[in-house]
Amino acid sequence: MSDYRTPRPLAGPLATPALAGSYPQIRMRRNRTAPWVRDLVAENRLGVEDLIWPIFVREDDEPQTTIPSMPGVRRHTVAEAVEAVGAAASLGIPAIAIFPHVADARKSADCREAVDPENLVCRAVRAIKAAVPQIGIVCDVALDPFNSLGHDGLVHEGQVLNDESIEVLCKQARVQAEAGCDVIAPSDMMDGRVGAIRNCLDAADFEQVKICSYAAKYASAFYGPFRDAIGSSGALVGDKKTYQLDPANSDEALREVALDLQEGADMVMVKPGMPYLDIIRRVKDTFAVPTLAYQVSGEYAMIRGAADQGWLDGERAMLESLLAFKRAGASAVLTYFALDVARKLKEG
Ligand SMILES: NCc1[nH]cc(CCC(=O)O)c1CC(=O)O
Ligand SMILES: [Mg+2]
Repeated sequence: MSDYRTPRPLAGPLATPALAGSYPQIRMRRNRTAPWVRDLVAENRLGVEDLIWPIFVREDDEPQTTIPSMPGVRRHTVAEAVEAVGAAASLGIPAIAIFPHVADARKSADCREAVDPENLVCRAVRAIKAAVPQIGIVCDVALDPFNSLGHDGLVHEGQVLNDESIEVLCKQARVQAEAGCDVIAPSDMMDGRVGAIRNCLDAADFEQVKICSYAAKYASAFYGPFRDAIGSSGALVGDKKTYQLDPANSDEALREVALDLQEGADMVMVKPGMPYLDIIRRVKDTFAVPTLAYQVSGEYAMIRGAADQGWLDGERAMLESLLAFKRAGASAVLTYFALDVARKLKEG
């Protein structure tokens, strides 16, 4: 005999004891009354082990160290990078990602600098590996820093070539692995490159070198400051919409991830981060594989820029934005805030 005042128990995940129907018996605010209980019921946490720190490297004779669109971020010489990465390791940051600022004179249409074992990336990897062997090193595989046309692949008559680019990307991955890179991260979005790189690495006895594919990488306006940082914004002819994903699409991202996993990716990445939290969640729920997120340069610039103006509490916005990635299902996050976050978490 149920009467209208006795609430019916809810089914499924919302089920509650029959007696405790609703207010005033149930008060959601009880579990929020003090820090200890909020900590106790917290569903997600951000830790230093979630962080990957992207760094920019430059040649010793390159005078430009600051990046106007990324206040607080600088380009390091190899020696400075070794020191900075040492500091990151002592804070407990598990991995870094290296991006080179290449002099215009070294850029070409065939991107030969990308496959030179003496290029800036390879020299930085060797120096960091020797000095800070405990930290993981991630290297981007894409041709844009080395391409006089600014694209991630080879360009012929205005088209970004797929299969011809893959050949160069495989060589690039191989010289990076030889230098000591732990994780090869193809960010170029050519079709089929993950499988080709896996075969190439295995053939060269690098079967333990991991592949983190930028599987769901969108054609985004949020990469602007990064292109300033590596000096490719001036070079880029046109846009990257013929290879990077359309921000309108979500099912298509799942298909990209499925293919890269089939081709042997060990981890997948979603990029940018905050505007694409729904994609992170779908990828994690669908595939249950290590899913990384990239809080890209434009996201950093928005938070940091607003904080510098006094419009946002920068520290809180930084921590909240990163916790949101964890809540969305990310296993780890690439963030330019990594050092600041690690220091903040250490303070407690
Ligand atoms: N393949 C290049 C690459 N690797 C990482 C980023 C962006 C990172 C950021 O914005 O922080 C880009 C830019 C692009 O695709 O144009
Ligand atoms: Mg793909």
